Amino acid sequence: MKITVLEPLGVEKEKLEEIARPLIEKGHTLEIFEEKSTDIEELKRRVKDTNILVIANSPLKGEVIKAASDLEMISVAFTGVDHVDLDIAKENDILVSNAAGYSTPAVVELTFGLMIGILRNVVPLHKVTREGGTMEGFRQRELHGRTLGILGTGDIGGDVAKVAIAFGMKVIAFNRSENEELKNLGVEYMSMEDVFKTSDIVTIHLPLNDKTRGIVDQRYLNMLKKDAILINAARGPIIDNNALAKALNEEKISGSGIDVFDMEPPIPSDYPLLNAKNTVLTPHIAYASEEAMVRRAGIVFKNIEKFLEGNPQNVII
Ligand SMILES: NC(=O)C1=CN([C@@H]2O[C@H](COP(=O)(O)OP(=O)(O)OC[C@H]3O[C@@H](n4cnc5c(N)ncnc54)[C@H](OP(=O)(O)O)[C@@H]3O)[C@@H](O)[C@H]2O)C=CC1
Ligand SMILES: O=C(O)C(=O)CO
Repeated sequence: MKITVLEPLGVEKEKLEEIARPLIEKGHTLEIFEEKSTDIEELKRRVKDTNILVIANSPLKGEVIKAASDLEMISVAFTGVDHVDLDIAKENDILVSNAAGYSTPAVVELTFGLMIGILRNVVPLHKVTREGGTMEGFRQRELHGRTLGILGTGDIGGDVAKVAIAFGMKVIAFNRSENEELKNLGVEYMSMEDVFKTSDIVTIHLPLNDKTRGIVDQRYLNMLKKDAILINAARGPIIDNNALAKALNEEKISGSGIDVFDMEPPIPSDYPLLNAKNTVLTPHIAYASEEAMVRRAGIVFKNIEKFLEGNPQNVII
């Protein structure tokens, strides 16, 4: 089998080859492209004679999938697969897997980093401190005792719940199914409406799909308390970001921490959240710890090994 890594995976080529060694030792060939390309013709050339494709976050269009006439599997080095044309993959009987769980600690930690950044005014106070100022006029609030509302209690949302409990927070959640382990720890499931009405902080950990696109709209934002903050380290299009910017600028809510955007990268200079009040922004870095990059390469090649053994794991379709 020919395995093609279509774009960099955040670990050096030698390290990647070491991780893929069990496959190479079985006689499979590995081609690694170290430069990302967005040129469709170039991508078609790269995938032409491959059997297994490894991609990270670059959109994988149907026409590129169709150009790989011998393709049997796409091993996505990402949790979300909303950038892959799954309909065309399905039509062509191609198995798609993801790297579920590779970045869970990294995303959980940044989620709390964003929360604390806003509650303690870390970003503005950094500037004030350098200019010789004081904390005068900057609020200092704790996580402890606050109610955290989690949308999506899967791998990431579930661990966010556990850390929140350790911080002394009350945790409520909305998810289409209920997790018994979390319930036993004290997490209370309720409707999305009740989560928005009750929470001091809402954090989003849903995947982007047809049901979640735009789900956090003006109606839900209006339900938030004036003192509430909203965190999104899932996917930008889950929120109506124009409505969110308006709510922040009109001080209808008290802050926001955003790692993901409707279009990225780069984020256009007129993007509504770029200059919104009391907002901390990061350029989609939640996943990108050095440790997560190594974990994800391990999962991606393990997925391929399992597929070749006839026992696929982390299957999306
Ligand atoms: N910013 C970043 O760097 C990163 C962002 N992400 C984003 O975070 C998302 C979540 O990741 P992860 O926790 O690992 O994924 P999981 O698949 O483990 O969790 C997703 C959760 O969302 C629930 N869910 C899915 N659709 C709906 C719906 N329509 N209504 C209610 N609940 C729903 C699922 O419920 P059920 O259990 O019933 O299926 C599941 O509990 C990813 O899809 C990705 O987009 C992930 C990694 C890094
Ligand atoms: O793995 C994912 O889905 C991510 O968002 C990483 O950026």
